[in-house]
Amino acid sequence: MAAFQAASAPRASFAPLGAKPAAGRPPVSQLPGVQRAGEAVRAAGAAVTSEPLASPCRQKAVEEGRLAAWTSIRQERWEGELQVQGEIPLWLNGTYLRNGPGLWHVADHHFHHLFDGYATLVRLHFEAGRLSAAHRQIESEAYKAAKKNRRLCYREFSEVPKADGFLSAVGDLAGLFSGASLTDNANTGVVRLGDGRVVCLTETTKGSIEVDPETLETIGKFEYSDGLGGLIHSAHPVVTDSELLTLLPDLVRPGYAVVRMAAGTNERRVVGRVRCRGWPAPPGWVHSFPVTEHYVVVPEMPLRYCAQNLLRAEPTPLYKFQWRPHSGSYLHVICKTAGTVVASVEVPPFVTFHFINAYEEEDDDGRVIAIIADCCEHNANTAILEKLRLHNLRTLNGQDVLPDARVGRFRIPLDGSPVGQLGQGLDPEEHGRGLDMCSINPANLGRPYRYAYACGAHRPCNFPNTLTKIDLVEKKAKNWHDEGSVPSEPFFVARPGSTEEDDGVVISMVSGKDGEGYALILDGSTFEEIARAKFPYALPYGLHGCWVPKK
Ligand SMILES: CC(=O)/C=C/C=C(C)/C=C/C1=C(C)CCCC1(C)C
Ligand SMILES: CC(/C=C/C=O)=C\C=C\C=O
Ligand SMILES: [Fe+2]
Repeated sequence: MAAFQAASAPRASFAPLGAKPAAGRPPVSQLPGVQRAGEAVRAAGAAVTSEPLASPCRQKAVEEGRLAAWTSIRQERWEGELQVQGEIPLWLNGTYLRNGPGLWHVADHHFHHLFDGYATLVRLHFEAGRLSAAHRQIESEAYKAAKKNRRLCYREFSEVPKADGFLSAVGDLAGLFSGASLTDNANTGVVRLGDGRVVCLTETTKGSIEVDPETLETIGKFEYSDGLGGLIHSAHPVVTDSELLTLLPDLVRPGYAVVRMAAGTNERRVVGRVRCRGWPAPPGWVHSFPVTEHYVVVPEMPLRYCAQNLLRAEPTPLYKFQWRPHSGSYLHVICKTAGTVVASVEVPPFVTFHFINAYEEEDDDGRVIAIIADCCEHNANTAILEKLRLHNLRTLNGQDVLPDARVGRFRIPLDGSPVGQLGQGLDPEEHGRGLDMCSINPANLGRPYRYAYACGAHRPCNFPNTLTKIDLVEKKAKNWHDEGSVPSEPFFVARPGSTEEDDGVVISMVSGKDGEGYALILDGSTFEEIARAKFPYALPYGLHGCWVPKK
C-alpha cells in the first residue's frame, strides 16, 4: 500500500473582504443584500439557510466541527480573496468552478439524501499566483419556489413534494407526468461549452442552467432548440471544444439515443440509437458514459430506472431505480460518424456512477480490435446509494461502512463476440478500497492513458476521504489524506505546453474537520501539496467541476 502523506493542520488565514477585490470588478459583497466576510452569517436567502439544526446529536457534531461537508451553506453568496499558504504556479491562470448540492434544507424541511440539496456553485479564480473565491446558489425554479413557499415544490432525487406543495407551485397534477413537476435543481456538474458558455447540469434535461462564470449569476435556463424532448439525460456529457455528446435514455421504448450538440448551437442531433438488451426491463441508469476517438460506449447497467418508483411518493431503498441483475448487463458501442451499433456485449453485473476514460486497443497492424473502458465500480453493489443518505453521512463518521470500490476495467472485443470482460485496473487496496469522483488529463480523453485522479479511502471511513493518483501502468496509487477532512473530486489542470500526462496541478476543495473549508492544490506529478487557501466559512461537500481558462 502506498504511504499516506499526512497533511499538517490548516494554516491559512482569511484576508478581510473588500481589501483586495477580484481584478476588474467591484466585489459582489458591496452589492445590496450580500454577505460580507466577517459579519455574522446572515444574508439574502437567510430565511432558507438559517434554520435551527435538526437534532441535538447533529447540533453537537456541528459544534464539534466534524460535519462541514454535510452541513448546509449558511449564506446565498460570498466573494473574497483567500490568503494562500504555499505557492500557486504562475502559469495557473483561469477559473475553477465546482458545483454540488450545498443546501439540504428549506424552512423546516430537511432533505434526506446527498443528491437532493440545492445547487451551490463555488469559484476559485487564479491569477498571477493569487486566489480569489466565491460561491453562489443557483437560481433554479426549484430553489426559487422552495424559498418563496418555504417548502419543497418539485420532485428531487429522493423526495417528492406533498401534493398541496406541488399543486400550489405548479398548479396541475398532470405535471407529474409531463415533467413539469421534475426538479431543475442543477446540482451535479458544470461544463464549459466550446463556445465559452458555462452550463450547470443534473439528470433532468430541464435542469440545464446557464451561469456567468465570473459573477456566478444565473443567466437562465439553457433551452435546447431541437424537438428531441426527453425528460432525462446523462448528468455527464462529454464536452470538447467542438461539441457536446450525451445520452438520452428512452423509458417508453427502452433504449438510448446518442446525441451531439455542436459548439455555438443549442441544437442536439441524434447520432444513433440503441435498444436495450435487457428488454422488457427499462434502461439502466446512465449517470455517465465513456467515449473513445471513434466510438461512444453506452452502458446498460442492471440498476435500472423503474416506472413505479418514479411515480411513488415515498422513497424506496433504491429511490427511482431497481436492481435487476437477471435482466443482464451490457455495453453497446456506437460509431460516432455512422451512428451504427458496432458491438453489443454482455458483461458481468456492475454498478458505477462515473466512467473514468476509454480507448481503442489496436493489434500489431494498427487495427482496432477492442475497446477498453474504465470506471469507478462498486463491486456490483448498490449499497453505496443508501450510504449517501445524509443521516448516514452525518452519524457514521469514522465507522468503516464505505462499501468497497475499484477501477473496473471493461474490455469490449470488436470481433463480433457476444461477451465482454470486466477486470480491475489495480489492486483496490492501493486506494483503500474506496473509489469515486475521478478525473484525467483532458488531453487523453478517449485515448490510451496512464493516470487517473479520484477520491479514495483511508479506513475506517463512511465516505471517500483521500485524494488518490492512480498509475494504471505501474498499478500503484499515491494518496493524500488530511485526518477528519472530506476532499471533493480532484480536478486536473495541465500546464500550458506540457508534454507529460501528469504535468500540471490537481485542484480539490476540502471540507475540513474543524468546520472549515480550504482550496487545495497538489502537484499533478509528485502529488505533493503545493498550496492551500482557507475559506472564512465551512465548505459543504460538492461534486463536479470544470476549468475556464483565462480569456
Ligand atoms: C446529484 C446527482 O448526482 C444526481 C442527481 C439526480 C437527480 C436530481 C435525478 C432526478 C430524477 C428525477 C427527479 C425523476 C426522474 C428520474 C431522475 C433522473 C432520477
Ligand atoms: C459522491 C459519490 C460517490 C461516492 C462513493 O464512494 C457519487 C456521486 C455521484 C454524482 O455525481
Ligand atoms: Fe457525477
